[in-house]
Amino acid sequence: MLKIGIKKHQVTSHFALSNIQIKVKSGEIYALIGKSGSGKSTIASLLVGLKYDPEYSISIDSKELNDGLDRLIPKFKKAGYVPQTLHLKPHHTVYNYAQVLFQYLPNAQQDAVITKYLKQFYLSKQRDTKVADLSGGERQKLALLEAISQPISYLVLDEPFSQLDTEQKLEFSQIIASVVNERAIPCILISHDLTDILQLSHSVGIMENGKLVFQGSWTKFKESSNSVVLRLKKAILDWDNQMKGLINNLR
Ligand SMILES: Nc1ncnc2c1ncn2[C@@H]1O[C@H](COP(=O)(O)OP(=O)(O)OP(=O)(O)O)[C@@H](O)[C@H]1O
Repeated sequence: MLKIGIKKHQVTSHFALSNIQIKVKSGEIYALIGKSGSGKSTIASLLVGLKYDPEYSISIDSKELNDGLDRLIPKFKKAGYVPQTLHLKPHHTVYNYAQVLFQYLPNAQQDAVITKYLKQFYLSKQRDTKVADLSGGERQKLALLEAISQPISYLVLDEPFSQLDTEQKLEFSQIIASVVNERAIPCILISHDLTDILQLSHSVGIMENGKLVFQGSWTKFKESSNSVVLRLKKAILDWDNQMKGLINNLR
């Protein structure tokens, strides 16, 4: 179980995160959504240890991570993180990149593990392609592979769908679901688009101005009369109606 507690985290004189309590069970995906600037990426940075504030607590299976010892390293070792902006070394081929990631494995196992992951991530055809030549979607997959290449205890994905087309989104959703399920780890999935995470996530949290204004299961979301939830539900139903109209025109 991943538990996050942020009492207050002041980012600028006019923006702070406050009263954020989140719990995510192993094998579950918690979608964190909200408008641009609502504080989602700031939460991600705290979660993976890239930002420090003594006023927050993050624990995995009841072990606190935000303590003195863990603060000596730039990022929590237990966290797998795919940031919004990717920083992948460009000159390796996909296979060589994966070899570096899995170099801690005995040589005899390495090739089988890399081949398995490239297949699972639909990257087999790009095995000999240089990272610099990959498409945005393929880079996202490689970044996810990097994030899970170490034995991590939780996963944080910041806007993983932002550069993907509809087909790629479906494929990437399936990859995320399989990884979270196989590893049985909690996952925080940040997105600004509700439609991207509706099917994939088990629960949802909505951020507004640094506060979590709603959280719960999709059933709770469906039944909620919270004004932000009502606004989002209306937006998604309007979108659905518009899409139906457009798709009917294609028939
Ligand atoms: N290092 C920083 N210096 C100054 N302001 C910052 C810094 N980091 C974040 N902020 C501000 O904090 C607020 C929250 O930013 P954050 O990136 O967490 O939002 P977000 O919800 O992830 O937005 P988006 O969906 O656009 O990525 C914004 O107003 C942002 O400008």
